[in-house]
Amino acid sequence: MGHIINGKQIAAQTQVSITERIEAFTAETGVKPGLTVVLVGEDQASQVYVRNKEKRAVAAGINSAVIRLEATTSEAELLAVVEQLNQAEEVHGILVQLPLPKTIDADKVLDRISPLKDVDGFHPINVGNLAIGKEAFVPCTPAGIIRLIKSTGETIAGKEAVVVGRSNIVGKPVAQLLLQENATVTIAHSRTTDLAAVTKRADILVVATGLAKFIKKEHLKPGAIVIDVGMDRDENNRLCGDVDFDDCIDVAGYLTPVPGGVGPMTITMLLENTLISAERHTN
Ligand SMILES: Nc1nc(=O)c2c([nH]1)NC[C@@H]1CN(c3ccc(C(=O)N[C@@H](CCC(=O)O)C(=O)O)cc3)C=[N+]21
Repeated sequence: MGHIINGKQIAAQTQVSITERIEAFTAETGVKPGLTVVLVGEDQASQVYVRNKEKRAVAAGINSAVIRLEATTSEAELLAVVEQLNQAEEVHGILVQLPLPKTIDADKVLDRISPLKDVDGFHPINVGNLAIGKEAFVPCTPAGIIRLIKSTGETIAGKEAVVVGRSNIVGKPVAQLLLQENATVTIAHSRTTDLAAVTKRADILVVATGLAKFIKKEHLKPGAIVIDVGMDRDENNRLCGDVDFDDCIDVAGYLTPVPGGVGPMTITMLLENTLISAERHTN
């Protein structure tokens, strides 16, 4: 039986130390870190997620605001909101919730967020700086994944890490971070020939495919650390991951559950990035 990585608990523990750091920062500077989330439209999953983020930000001592815009908001209107937030002194972190309505060019919006307030780490400047190992906002989900891997106490350096999925928000940046940690990194994807042969080499397997219960025990090297980034629905419309948990738990050494794994840690890293931004903006 593999160990379950309790993301919810690790996220809560990490939040305690971030809350203490925020308290000390605010006591010293008189400044409260500020995070503004922009939500366009009524996407149900996004609403739940934004509410969770807001609750946890407030609990950590962050000045949290949510700007809710109609689904019919034009690209120009959204860009104007972003511009205003770039200028607002009390706002240290800006997060425009994805996905955006199809009428809006998401890349154009992300490009317009000040890289100094881009707590998502999605701006090309931050993406580039991460790739060349310079100071950058690290995307929250990948940053959280590294923390969860480290929570096992196993070393990353020298290990075979396989990332399944090559998205700009998870696959590519988590591969960069694993490389920074001196893993030997392979990125597999939908066009990979014989996926199982590749994933079976992994001491550390990160799965971000968006396919419910896609990874089975046949994909695993026994004892592997398996991180499930999926947020899918199973045949009963219940939340599940990209990894078939019940099938894999006896073969994996460590496995993250869904829910209660990567998700809670993503929010913690957002709070930390907001604090880091506030520190950089205050001197
Ligand atoms: N600009 C932007 N940045 C994001 O980081 C971003 C985004 N847009 N759009 C949506 C996705 C999704 N995402 C989640 C983060 C945490 C949970 C989370 O905390 N999940 C909990 C609860 C799940 C539940 O019970 O509904 C869990 O996994 O245990 C979920 C989803 C961030 N995203």
